[in-house]
Amino acid sequence: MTTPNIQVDLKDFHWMLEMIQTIDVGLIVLDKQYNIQTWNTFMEAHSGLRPDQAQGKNIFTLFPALPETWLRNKVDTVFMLNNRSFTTWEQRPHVFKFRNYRPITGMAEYMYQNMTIIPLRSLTGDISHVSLILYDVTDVAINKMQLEKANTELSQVSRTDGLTQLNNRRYWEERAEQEYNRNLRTKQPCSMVMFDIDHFKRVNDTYGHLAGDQVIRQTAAILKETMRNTDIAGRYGGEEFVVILIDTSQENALVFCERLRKHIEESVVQWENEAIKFTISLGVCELHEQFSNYQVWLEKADNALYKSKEGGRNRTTKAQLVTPPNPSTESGN
Ligand SMILES: Nc1nc2c(ncn2[C@@H]2O[C@H](COP(=O)(O)OP(=O)(O)OP(=O)(O)O)[C@@H](O)[C@H]2O)c(=O)[nH]1
Repeated sequence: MTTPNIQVDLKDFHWMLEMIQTIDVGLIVLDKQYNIQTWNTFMEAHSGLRPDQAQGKNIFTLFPALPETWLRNKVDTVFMLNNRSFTTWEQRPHVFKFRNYRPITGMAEYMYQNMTIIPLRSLTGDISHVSLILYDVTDVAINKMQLEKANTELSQVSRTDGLTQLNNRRYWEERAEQEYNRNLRTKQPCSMVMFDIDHFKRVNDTYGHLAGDQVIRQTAAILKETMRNTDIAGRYGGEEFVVILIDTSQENALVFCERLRKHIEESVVQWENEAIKFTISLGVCELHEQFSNYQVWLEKADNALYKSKEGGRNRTTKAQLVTPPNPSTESGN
């Protein structure tokens, strides 16, 4: 006959087992040889293996896809230091590659998991087993990843010009400032080109604003084809564009400008039954240490572009670094 106290203890134990079986986390107890001692209902439901099929088996034999070296490292440390260890889905998304069946986060193929490893003390006081507790954090993981994706897309949109998909003016200026600072330090040659579509108002007035938009789009497309991936292009204003040519001297930038100018001159925008031809004017300026900030650099390129407009358009002008002497003061009058 059992005493009332033992009955209470047995009842507690029975309840405990019941709870362990039904709790919505995975519970595994391993011995030092990595043989499974406990395997609860969660593990059964997701692995398809009943406790009698799992108990006594080596976990790595049963689950060859487990990250063995990584898990051994973690578990051995828990045995050695008698300390808990925690791993997150961000370090290792799927310790056990269980399929995800949650309806809301159905887009995840596999269950995302966090895991706690707890040392278990035997009756003699030594650490003879560990418990792995596996949490299904698929909802949290998917929400976080979706938020990160949305933030990335948002920041991409906030940097991009909608019509041309080039950098917008604000973001391009940020990049221009970075390049100014970087190149002053590295002393690598670097050139800025500013260009503008000639008589663009006429395009709008003659063919309409939508045709004008198409001309701007085509200009951006030709620019992207002509420049290198590392160059930094932006739409500076309506029909005005800027490019920073990385590692490029003014002489080489001139070659780039002429190539771009000719490509555009030769191109045609087909709009309804019209073939629209157009040209650009360009100004180019190599970064010089006498420029006190990137705006001065930009201003030099802009002044050169202005000279191209003044000189008859459809041409490239190099920036003047030193202001030429004023002819009226030169003449000696
Ligand atoms: N279609 C279209 N037109 C734009 C856009 N942004 C600015 N514009 C137009 O671009 C024209 C720019 O005209 P201007 O600054 O006079 O220059 P331009 O006619 O190109 O003459 P030059 O630059 O001196 O050769 C204006 O008519 C603006 O309305 C745009 O996004 N789409």
